[in-house]
Amino acid sequence: MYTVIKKLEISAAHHLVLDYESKCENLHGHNWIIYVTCQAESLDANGMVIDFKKIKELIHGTMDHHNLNDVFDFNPTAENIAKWICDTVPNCVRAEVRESEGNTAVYEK
Ligand SMILES: Nc1nc2c(c(=O)[nH]1)N=C([C@H](O)[C@H](O)COP(=O)(O)OP(=O)(O)OP(=O)(O)O)CN2
Ligand SMILES: [Zn+2]
Repeated sequence: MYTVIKKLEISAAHHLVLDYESKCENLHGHNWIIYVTCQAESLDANGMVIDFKKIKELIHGTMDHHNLNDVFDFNPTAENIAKWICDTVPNCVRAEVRESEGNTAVYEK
């Protein structure tokens, strides 16, 4: 099995829609650190699981310097973003989304 891991650094804003009172309901930003893991049993014609540039294009291109509430049709929690990444990037098996040093969500297929 081949594995590639891409690290992305993204600046983006969001607010959360919650059923309890929280400061996170107010628009605020994070410098998100995201690790995307892709796997394949065999490599493509270019000798890759997936081009690192393609991963960046799909995730960074969609999220960086955006208000995530405008970009996504779901509540942009770290968990939901991790799931979206796994569903969006070909061969993705794991996405780790870090809002800050202490707050990380992981989705694994
Ligand atoms: N399970 C989740 N919990 C929370 C999420 C999330 O995506 N998944 N997101 C948030 C907010 O985005 C919020 O911005 C996090 O705020 P932050 O101040 O960084 O976190 P803490 O309140 O834990 O404060 P620290 O001082 O950093 O511990 C909230 N929860
Ligand atoms: Zn936040």
